[in-house]
Amino acid sequence: MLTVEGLRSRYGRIEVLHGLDLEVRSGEIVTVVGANGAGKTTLLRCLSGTQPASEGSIVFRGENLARVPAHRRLARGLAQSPEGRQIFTNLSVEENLRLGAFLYSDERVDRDMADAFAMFPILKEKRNLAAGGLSGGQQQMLAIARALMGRPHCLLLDEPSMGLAPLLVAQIFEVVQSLRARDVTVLLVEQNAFGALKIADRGYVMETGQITMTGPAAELIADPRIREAYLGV
Ligand SMILES: Nc1ncnc2c1ncn2[C@@H]1O[C@H](COP(=O)(O)OP(=O)(O)OP(=O)(O)O)[C@@H](O)[C@H]1O
Repeated sequence: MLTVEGLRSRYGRIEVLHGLDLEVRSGEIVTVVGANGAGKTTLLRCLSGTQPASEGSIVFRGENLARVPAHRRLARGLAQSPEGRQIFTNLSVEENLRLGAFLYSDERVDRDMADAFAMFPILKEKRNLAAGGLSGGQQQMLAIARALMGRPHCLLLDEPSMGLAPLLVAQIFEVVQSLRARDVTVLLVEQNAFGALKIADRGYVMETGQITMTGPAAELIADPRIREAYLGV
């Protein structure tokens, strides 16, 4: 579904992605784990088109999107739920969701909204309230639900567990896992390596702008190097 080859990106003169290769197959949950500053957010921004790639290809469903603007990538089915959620705090929950469906004006938008509310009942309860009044976990749910309103084939999730209490982290990971049943392929970037690897099919380890390890998630969890560096065990 998504094949990234030789991806490089820079901020000014400083290169932060040094030629990444990565693949996400249809139906998979793939995670990229790595420490703070490894370049995970930059990678997702390059994929969604909010940060330019200086070199490399991003082939999504047979088309190289590396030079395609962000809004067209979204229309192709590649959607990002950004780090820090970036919801519109003074708009209502429902308005945030409608914005996620801005590409569409058909009757399926209402069905998608009903679907989102079935998935996150708390959002239904608070649909008319300002999104800024939601708790951190609820805002994260809203960010994911809003991205789903864009009907993505592949969802790029940036640190959905960030800043959440353990119980909510578990809930968010459960939600991510439930996307399998909705035919949404997921690329999940996380500092919470254990939580992410537990729900993923495969994983990549990223260090200072490079992929240093990859394999089935279960193998990575069992690898002593990963356990020591990322799992704290
Ligand atoms: N807008 C920017 N301008 C300059 N340098 C940046 C910018 N954004 C990130 N960087 C630098 O690029 C490198 C990779 O940052 P990035 O945010 O992609 O890492 P990350 O793995 O996502 O970390 P985090 O978990 O903190 O988001 C870091 O050294 C960071 O300081």
